[in-house]
Amino acid sequence: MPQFAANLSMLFTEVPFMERFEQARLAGFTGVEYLFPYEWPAAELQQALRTNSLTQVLFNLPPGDWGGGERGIACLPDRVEEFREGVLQAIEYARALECTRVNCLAGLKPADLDEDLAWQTLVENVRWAAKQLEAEGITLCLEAINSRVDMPGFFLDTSARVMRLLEEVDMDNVRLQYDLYHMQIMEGDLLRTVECLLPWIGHIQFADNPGRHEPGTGEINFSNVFRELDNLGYNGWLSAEYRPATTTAESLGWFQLTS
Ligand SMILES: O=C(O)[C@@H](O)C(=O)CO
Ligand SMILES: [Mg+2]
Repeated sequence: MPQFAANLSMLFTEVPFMERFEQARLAGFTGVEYLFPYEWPAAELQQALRTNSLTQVLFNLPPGDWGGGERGIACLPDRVEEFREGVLQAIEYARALECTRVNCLAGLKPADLDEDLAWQTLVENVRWAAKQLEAEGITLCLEAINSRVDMPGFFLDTSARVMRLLEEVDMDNVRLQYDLYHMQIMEGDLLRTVECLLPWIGHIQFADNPGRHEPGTGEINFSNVFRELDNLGYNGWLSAEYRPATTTAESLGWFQLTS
């Protein structure tokens, strides 16, 4: 059975961020991820991981002005220098947190930015980042995010687009981050897609749809999905990246589907 991680940006938000590590451990998680580590000293995060025997599974590269609505800068030609600085900052944190996987958010493509220029920028940025990360033994994930509900304009919005990118970049430490919630919205056909793309999948996240709440609140058959991932031999992390419909404690019934 794959290992389960808690996304601390969405789960356990009933308590302050630094207290969520302990809550994750008490709930039975062995790994954690969250959007960004950069506002906390690495040593503090490291301590929280150690105290709770948790693995830092993933975090994102710096995304640009998140509060101002940016969702990554990797496809933006006028932000290459900032992108590279962000990669170096992420490496510092990944080293301290012993994290072997980071996610690169491609960004929202401005309507007036030429598609080919955005694509070329993304390819070159990903290749540059992957080379820096390779030396550290870190995998660079690229997540396809739905552009229908949550992020209109997100540049990588299907698994096919991420796969095209992986082919062009052609580096062993670049992988697809497959988020079952986003892909249910954009593509459906979840299990067949995972089966086809399994060798290129570096990380999986989940939430039910619609609503992005816990398994059992929507249309995805999670007992089949978890069982099939196991049958397919997926031995990576499965991260719970959902907004609890009520409280986090009440949302965790899906754990029973995994035993
Ligand atoms: O699915 C998501 O939204 C996340 O994985 C993320 O990192 C960016 O929002
Ligand atoms: Mg996700």
